Amino acid sequence: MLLTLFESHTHFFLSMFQKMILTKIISNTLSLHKKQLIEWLPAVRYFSSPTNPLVNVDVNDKSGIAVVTMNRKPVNGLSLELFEAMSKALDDLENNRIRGAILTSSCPTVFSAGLDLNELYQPDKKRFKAFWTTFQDVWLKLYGSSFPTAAAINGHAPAGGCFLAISCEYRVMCPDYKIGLNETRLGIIAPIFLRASMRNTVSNREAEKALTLGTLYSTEDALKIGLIDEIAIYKVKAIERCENFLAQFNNVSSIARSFTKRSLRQKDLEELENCREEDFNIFWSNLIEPSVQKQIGDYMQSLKKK
Ligand SMILES: CCCCCCCC/C=C\C/C=C/C(=O)SCCNC(=O)CCNC(=O)[C@H](O)C(C)(C)COP(=O)(O)OP(=O)(O)OC[C@H]1O[C@@H](n2cnc3c(N)ncnc32)[C@H](O)[C@@H]1OP(=O)(O)O
Repeated sequence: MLLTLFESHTHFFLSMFQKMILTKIISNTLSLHKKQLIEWLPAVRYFSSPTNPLVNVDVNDKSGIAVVTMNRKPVNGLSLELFEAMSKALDDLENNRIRGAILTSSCPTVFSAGLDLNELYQPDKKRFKAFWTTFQDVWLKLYGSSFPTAAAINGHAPAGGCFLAISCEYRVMCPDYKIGLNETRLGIIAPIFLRASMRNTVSNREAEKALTLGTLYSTEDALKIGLIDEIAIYKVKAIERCENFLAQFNNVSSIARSFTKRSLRQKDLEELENCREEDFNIFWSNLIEPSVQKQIGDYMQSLKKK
């Protein structure tokens, strides 16, 4: 904008050549200052987020790394309210230029049980629209974040739980749990943004197998196919390993890192950004099919009986 203003005001007084030289000088100065400013900002803008009971954000003043803890007992079912809290937390982290974020859970044996089935069963269209739109927002913000992200998976992570983990850049999981995208086993089709995250994590062939079979992997098998990066015995250790991963970026220009990440993920992000309404319509029309509703209802009953 400054450059446009400068150009319009000097139009009558300067020759084309003079204008080109001055424009170049201002542009170089601005971009240099912007770079220096952005490189310096992380040291001064860490914050203490007002605590939301569903998502706790704890920023370490020294490292600038935020631990984001989902806290919706008993299993971190992803409801509209939990997505709203996550979306807000991600905005706060983005605006305050933290150094990195680690996603984890306060539930002792569950990272997240995925979408709250109560949101999918006998849904009200208005609420489901808000739910789905916020789900999309969370993915766009997490997958496209300018800061590096890691997941400390301290429990089971089926379906939407796995989706949150694979939207991060690094995953450390505790032993003896299950992780995977089991949507097809529930008769539901994984949305495009979930497929994108999976393809970005494991090979195309593994993604196809995992998604079509709806496999839930043990921690050890997840490591073998690259769905997770490391195993850590306890949650505290998992967080520590995530911190080590994020600390590696201390020696990398934050601008170069975030632009590179963004450019690698841009196509996936645009794919959803360009068809958000269509994505909702497809899911809504499938969701209200009586056969799909029956399947979801039966599945909820089977979980309760257990
Ligand atoms: C073509 C149609 C398109 C329709 C649109 C669909 C959208 C698809 C797009 C997105 C992808 C994401 C989809 C999903 O995430 S669907 C959710 C899938 N989740 C699961 O399959 C996991 C189900 N849960 C479990 O397997 C287990 O609960 C566990 C392994 C996570 C934990 O086991 P455990 O510790 O033994 O706990 P319990 O099983 O006893 O559960 C405690 C309590 O919580 C309830 N519960 C569990 N999971 C959910 C859930 N996802 N939503 C709501 N409630 C859940 C469970 O019923 C128990 O309740 P209680 O008996 O009343 O205490």
